[in-house]
Amino acid sequence: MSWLVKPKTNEPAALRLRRHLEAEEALLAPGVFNALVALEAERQGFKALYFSGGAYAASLGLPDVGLLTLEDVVHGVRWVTRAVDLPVIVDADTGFGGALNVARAVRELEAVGAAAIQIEDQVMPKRCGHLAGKAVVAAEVMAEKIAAARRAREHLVIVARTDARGPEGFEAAVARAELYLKAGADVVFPEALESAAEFRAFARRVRAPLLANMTEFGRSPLVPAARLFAWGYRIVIFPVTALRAAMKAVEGVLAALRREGSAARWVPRMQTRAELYALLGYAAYEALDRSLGEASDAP
Ligand SMILES: C[C@](O)(C(=O)O)[C@H](CC(=O)O)C(=O)O
Ligand SMILES: [Mg+2]
Repeated sequence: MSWLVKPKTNEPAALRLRRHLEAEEALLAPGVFNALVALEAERQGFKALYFSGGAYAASLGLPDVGLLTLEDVVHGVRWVTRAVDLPVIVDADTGFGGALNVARAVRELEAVGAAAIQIEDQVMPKRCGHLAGKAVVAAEVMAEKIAAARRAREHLVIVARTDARGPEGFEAAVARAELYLKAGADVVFPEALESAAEFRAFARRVRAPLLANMTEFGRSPLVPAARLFAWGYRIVIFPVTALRAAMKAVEGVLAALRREGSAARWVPRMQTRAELYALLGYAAYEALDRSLGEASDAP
């Protein structure tokens, strides 16, 4: 059911996410990059979403190297938060500049209904956390950004991501996590840990709500979410999973179309018209239009 035809939940999304975290619920958050994917995730029963910077940039034809502006992200997030009532964790890369830019990002994202902002401690130009050649800013610089986010937010959950594991090692990532928690982070995201043992050790050392990133083709092994939850992680994201699967399907169908001049063979693998309309809540829009017409016909 979609945004024009249903009442929105009044409770801020950040408070709903906080409730899940306080109840120590296990949140499996698929990455979304547009409202349609978010609608499907909602239909499948997920309780939270991750607005992936990497997937969103890719959907706009860009690599994940910090080219998106705050306005770009706000625009994409607004479509998602209109479409679904689920709490959305928003990837804000390095926060679009310094501490003041982070403060502005917090205000803008909270205004469009985001539940959480994720900021990371890389230097610009940032890159995907699973690539070589990353560098991190001084821990104090990141702590200042977190403090700025904390002051600017009303309810928004602050997720501090550290990319230090690659460039500085596991111990540095733990130390940064502690500093970021002191600066006011609500959740810590240790990026690109390199083994299941490291995920487990990190959760033993850092006693705070933690987020694990199960992105495919990266440096981290794909540990089943149930194990991560058992070790103490509260949120497990699958940031680019839907995009990767969708693009492989697009590649296949367009290759077949080019080759065969027909997509008929692919029809059984397509979302049907009825399925798409059901996801969009098409019937509810028609009913709304009809009832508006009837109201204006009344004498
Ligand atoms: C989580 C992430 O920041 C994202 O933008 O989705 C990426 C995911 C990826 O590139 O696989 C990251 O891990 O840096
Ligand atoms: Mg990202």
